Amino acid sequence: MSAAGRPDGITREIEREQVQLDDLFARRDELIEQVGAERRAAAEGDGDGTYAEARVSALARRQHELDKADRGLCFGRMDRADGASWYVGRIGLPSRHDDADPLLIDWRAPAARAFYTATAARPDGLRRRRHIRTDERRVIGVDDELLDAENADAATDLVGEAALMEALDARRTGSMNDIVSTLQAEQDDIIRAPHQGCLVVQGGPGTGKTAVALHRAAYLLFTHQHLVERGVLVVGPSRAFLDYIEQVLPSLGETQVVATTVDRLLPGTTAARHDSDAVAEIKGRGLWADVLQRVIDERQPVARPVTVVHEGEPITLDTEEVAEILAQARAGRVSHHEARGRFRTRTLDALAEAVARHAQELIASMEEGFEDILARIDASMRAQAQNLGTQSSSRGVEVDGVATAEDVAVIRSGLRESATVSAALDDVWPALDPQTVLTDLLRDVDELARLAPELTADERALVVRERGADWSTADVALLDELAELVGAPTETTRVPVDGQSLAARAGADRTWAYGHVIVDEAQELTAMQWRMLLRRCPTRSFTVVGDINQADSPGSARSWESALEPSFGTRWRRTELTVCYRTPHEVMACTAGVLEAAGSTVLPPRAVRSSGRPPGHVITDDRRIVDEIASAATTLADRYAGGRVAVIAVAGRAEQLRSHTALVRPDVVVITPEESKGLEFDAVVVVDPHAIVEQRRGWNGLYVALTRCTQELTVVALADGPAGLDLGTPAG
Ligand SMILES: Nc1ncnc2c1ncn2[C@@H]1O[C@H](COP(=O)(O)OP(=O)(O)OP(=O)(O)O)[C@@H](O)[C@H]1O
Repeated sequence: MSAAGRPDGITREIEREQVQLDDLFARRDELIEQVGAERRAAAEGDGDGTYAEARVSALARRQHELDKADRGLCFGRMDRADGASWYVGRIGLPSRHDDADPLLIDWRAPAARAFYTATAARPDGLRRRRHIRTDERRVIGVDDELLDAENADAATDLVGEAALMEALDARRTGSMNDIVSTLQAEQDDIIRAPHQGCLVVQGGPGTGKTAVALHRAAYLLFTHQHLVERGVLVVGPSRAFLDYIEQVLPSLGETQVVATTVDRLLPGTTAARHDSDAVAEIKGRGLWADVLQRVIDERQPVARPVTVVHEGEPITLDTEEVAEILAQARAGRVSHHEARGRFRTRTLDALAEAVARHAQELIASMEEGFEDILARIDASMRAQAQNLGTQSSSRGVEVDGVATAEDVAVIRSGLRESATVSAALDDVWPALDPQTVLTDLLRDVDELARLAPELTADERALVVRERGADWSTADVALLDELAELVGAPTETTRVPVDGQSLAARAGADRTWAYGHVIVDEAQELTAMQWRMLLRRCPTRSFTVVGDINQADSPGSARSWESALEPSFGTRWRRTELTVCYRTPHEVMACTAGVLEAAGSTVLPPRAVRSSGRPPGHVITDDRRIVDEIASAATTLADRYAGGRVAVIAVAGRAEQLRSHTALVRPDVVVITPEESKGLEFDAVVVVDPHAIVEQRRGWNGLYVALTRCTQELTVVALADGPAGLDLGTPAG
């Protein structure tokens, strides 16, 4: 035995791995120096613009990745049947010698795959898998699994069970960690699945959907270089959720990911309120696509004469000419504003030609005997050009009175600059602002009855919105639909700003096309929100993760088929995560009846571990409930010192609890079931389950609340039940 109480064999192995780890860190430090120097040289060099820029940004990415790899640089070793040993880590480190094997294999590389998938029954060319536990630059432990026939019967289907259990039992800090060292085989399969098309990952609570989705983002960016430039969009359910996951991708060295919520996707629009459930449900329906198309169709211009006064002379394009220009402008699939831009261009051409024609008609009159008229025309055309703020061409308008192409161009540019001409064109085809259009549509029931006959009178009355009111989360998807229909109001040229991050560039551009989109808690999205997301990725490369059993938003679907059919038809594939890593078996066991009451159509996940503590159950009365909750939360906070406890209650009760002095402490949070979505805590107190199930999709909400703990659950109720929640005998 060593001084640390370990068998000598283990101590020797730790010492050996320490030597290896020291060398890996030395190599990483060398590479940091080397890449830094290359980056400086590339930035100062005068190479070709685009290539040089791409090289500088690739080097910056590599440098960032190297910098971030200081925690858990190397976490595993694969001893292969052919006698070779390969180390696996969060980044790859090449050997110092050109033709030698890498010193460290990146976890995303194909060669690392066996580390996550090999089992004793199917060893994939491995003899042994070793998990190496480290603290900063120090090796603190090794866990070995022998992958041979002798061990095949005894083995579980878990990969690196000891390291996994240690990770799962660790205290929660309020931030999610990456799980790169203990990924399980079914998770690894999803992470490495092809990126084309839409992949749906259904999984019960705690099966690692969020973790897998984030690791998939890192994997796809590593494997498919073309995604790096366009980036990956990650959409989560709330700001709190984004805060919770914000460390994961940076810890994996990833920068090309934009994480946001669905209501922040439209640049320049902030959702400052939530609609009532009923209103949010109505506004989320797919029928708005037709309604809004109708609204825009109704604002299409009608052919009528266009007259502009030019040097005192009215110049007119008649209805027929305007109709022809309109038809040309609208040809093909173009947005409202793109067609409008074409209309303006062509009308200006036609007006300039009409002015020139008019001049030639004057010449014809001159030839009939009015000698002085030529001079008048010339003077008039010069004055026109000057009045319109343009210079006549160097040749000027010839005294022979025939307008050249150059003269027509000068006149055209004058017309283009003229405010009155612009107003005349606007009159025929005005620019549309999505916010004004939506405000006009939602202003009263009559307007809605005319344009949204799909809604009932009661529904129309509900969605009427006061002019000037804040936009809601549901409104953002309607505004985005309108923004797509009308297009950009003016032609914009995108000027890349040096050094601007992908998030800044993509976040400011509604039409930014991401390389891949990951949607978490996707079961909550409405039909209109799905449409908004599809526009962010024209190639329709999506990873959609969620649990249909946890859906409780207004307008959310009850099956993946109904959620995805309008957007993807049948062009999506589904996979499942079946093991719950978060919630202990004792807690999961009491959710079966809750799922049944929620009308679940999918199997609950299998809990991977047991905490040995059955859920606590307290029945009390209205007078004592707050103190009972405070007492339960305090007990749990003390028991899981260094971790975090959540009290989950419906909104009114949560409000009351937040001011209770015993609950105002940094390791306790009071939240609603909706707010708890996607989050986890060491221990949870679920308050008044009857009140929770009375809410919209309340059984689903209760299921979410019950499955947030990694260690222990206590339920504080006002009565036994509700039937379906099986907690055993209450304590008080
Ligand atoms: N392979 C793994 N190794 C270590 N920890 C894991 C692993 N898989 C999942 N976990 C942990 O399990 C917990 C639950 O994971 P995650 O939040 O991704 O689950 P989820 O399916 O998104 O849950 P929910 O649907 O409830 O939001 C997290 O703490 C995560 O780190």
